[in-house]
Amino acid sequence: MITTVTLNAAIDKTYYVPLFTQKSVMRVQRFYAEAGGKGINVARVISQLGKPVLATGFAGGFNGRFIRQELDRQQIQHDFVEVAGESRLCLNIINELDGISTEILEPGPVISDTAMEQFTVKFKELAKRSVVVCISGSLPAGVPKDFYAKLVSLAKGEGAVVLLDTSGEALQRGAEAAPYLIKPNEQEAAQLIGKSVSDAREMIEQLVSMERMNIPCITISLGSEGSLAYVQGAYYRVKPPLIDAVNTVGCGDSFMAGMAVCIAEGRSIEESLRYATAVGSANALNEKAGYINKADVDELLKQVKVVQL
Ligand SMILES: Nc1ncnc2c1ncn2[C@@H]1O[C@H](COP(=O)(O)OP(=O)(O)O)[C@@H](O)[C@H]1O
Ligand SMILES: O=P(O)(O)OC[C@H]1O[C@](O)(COP(=O)(O)O)[C@@H](O)[C@@H]1O
Repeated sequence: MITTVTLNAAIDKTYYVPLFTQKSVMRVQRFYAEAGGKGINVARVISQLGKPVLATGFAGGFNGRFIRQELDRQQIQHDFVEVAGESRLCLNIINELDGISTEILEPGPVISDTAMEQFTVKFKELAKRSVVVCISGSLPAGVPKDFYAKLVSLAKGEGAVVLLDTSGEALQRGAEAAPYLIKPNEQEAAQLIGKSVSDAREMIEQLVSMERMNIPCITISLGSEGSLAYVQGAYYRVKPPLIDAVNTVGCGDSFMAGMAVCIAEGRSIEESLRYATAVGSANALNEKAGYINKADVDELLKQVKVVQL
């Protein structure tokens, strides 16, 4: 089984407006409301790829009920710890004119020590039953910055392969617990090394050589430019197909879903990078965030290029 972790679950709302402008009244043309937050997106995409998955984390209030209901409707197994307060709303406003997206993300509820203890017990149990554990997204208030590091160590102790996709201090501390894979985008990678480097190859080399960074697989995702990966001593450049992107929110989560599936199935690293890239690109073709059509993945797969450097 693959388990995905979303400590800061959300309702991901996508608004399509003709022209996004400040100081004006805008009428929404189309909108979508989905169970979201990074790990939940990962779970949905894994499920759309036809693989078994379970989503866990914290959920609370009316929004938490909506999230659970949506997961039920999409027949995605879930096991969340109920918390006081409201799970957050994440808004993605897409300008129809040029496709530019503006994201407004609520902070989420404050998590109590009791909820964290409850989650830790549940997580250990789920990790024991999982081949891969994928931990994604920001930490809600109240959760200590080293909580992902603790989860990484617990899951590894239970024999699971751990993938971590987060940012800032949560990533820095989590990375020190040596998950199998991290996937920062350029901005997150720059935060991790403490400065921005314009050349992606130089950036990944700096990440690899960082002290206390003992991670077998590091991939820096570069949006429409694909990614640069380091896997156990070798570097790879991955180029996605040229597509007409509609909504790129959730591409990183879709990439993670592809990697999780391939790692769970024991596929080679080149095959995994190719597949994950096709899944990430397939998400960009969809109006909803964290949504793919399997037929798109199969088609795009033929056009992804993976080159060992
Ligand atoms: N416009 C795009 N065209 C094709 N593929 C894309 C596009 N945007 C993202 N992808 C694919 O999805 C992956 C993850 O996207 P990225 O935007 O880098 O991650 P994040 O959402 O975490 O910032 C990329 O490495 C790429 O393979
Ligand atoms: O947990 P975070 O880091 O605050 O991010 C939450 C947001 O990330 C997303 O999952 C999208 O992430 P990606 O575009 O990186 O795949 C949104 O759906 C969600 O609103």
